Amino acid sequence: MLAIHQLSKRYKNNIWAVQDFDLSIRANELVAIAGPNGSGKTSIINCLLSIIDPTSGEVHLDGHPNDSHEFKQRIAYVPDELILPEALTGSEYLDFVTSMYEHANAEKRKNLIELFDMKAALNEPIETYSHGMKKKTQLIAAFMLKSSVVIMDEPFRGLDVEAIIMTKKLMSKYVEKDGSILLSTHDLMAAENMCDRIAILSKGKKVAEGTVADLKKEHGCANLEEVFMKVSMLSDRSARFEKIIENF
Ligand SMILES: Nc1ncnc2c1ncn2[C@@H]1O[C@H](COP(=O)(O)OP(=O)(O)OP(=O)(O)O)[C@@H](O)[C@H]1O
Repeated sequence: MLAIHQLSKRYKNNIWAVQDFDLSIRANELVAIAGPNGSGKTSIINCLLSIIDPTSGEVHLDGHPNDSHEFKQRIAYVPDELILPEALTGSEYLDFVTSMYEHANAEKRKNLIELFDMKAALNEPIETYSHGMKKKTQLIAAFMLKSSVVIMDEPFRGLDVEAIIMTKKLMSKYVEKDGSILLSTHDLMAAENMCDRIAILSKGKKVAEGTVADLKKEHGCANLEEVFMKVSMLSDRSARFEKIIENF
């Protein structure tokens, strides 16, 4: 189980990006975090992966703290940003990722390359790739590992329709086979269709958590978008915007 306990992050400019954030994700669960721009999603992921230090709080995976070798070997990450070594070919990059992990799976790598139709492209330098091809390379790199958890930050951004469908199926299969996925996304329709639970953030604080069905019931909303607008306190702004658009 991935357990985030009382995580807080204050940056040097005194902004509290995250405050007292708790979340647990068990095996066979896909949990989404959603929130408006600047609500703290990336800060949570960066603390979780030890990319930045939290101000307080702890993250464990099956009891292993997030700065431990065991944690790092069992967690895979699909970042939103397409930061890749541009001079390497896709194949060389996958070799590099393989060399960093004890449990990369050659058979999975081969199948993922076929799934994302990247066989020919992988021989070319990454600098020649389109946005979607870079994203596919990141997805292959993450899912070829024998991990327990995959952290996915806006995984569908820039992918074509076929690749989105494949990625969603891949995610469902990974979770079915005892994996856990933490998905950060603005795509509430995908979150509503895919996730077992969702945590909604507003200004660094968790303002709602539950299954989509429970949240809709609790807040008297027809869909997740309505719940999101309500609990992230965007409803007032939304009413004002309706007026502006009406008079446009
Ligand atoms: N390096 C930094 N230094 C200072 N403040 C930061 C830094 N990074 C983020 N912040 C602030 O922390 C808050 C949370 O930002 P964060 O990037 O975690 O939000 P987010 O939910 O991922 O946003 P988005 O949906 O726009 O990607 C914001 O107020 C942001 O301005």
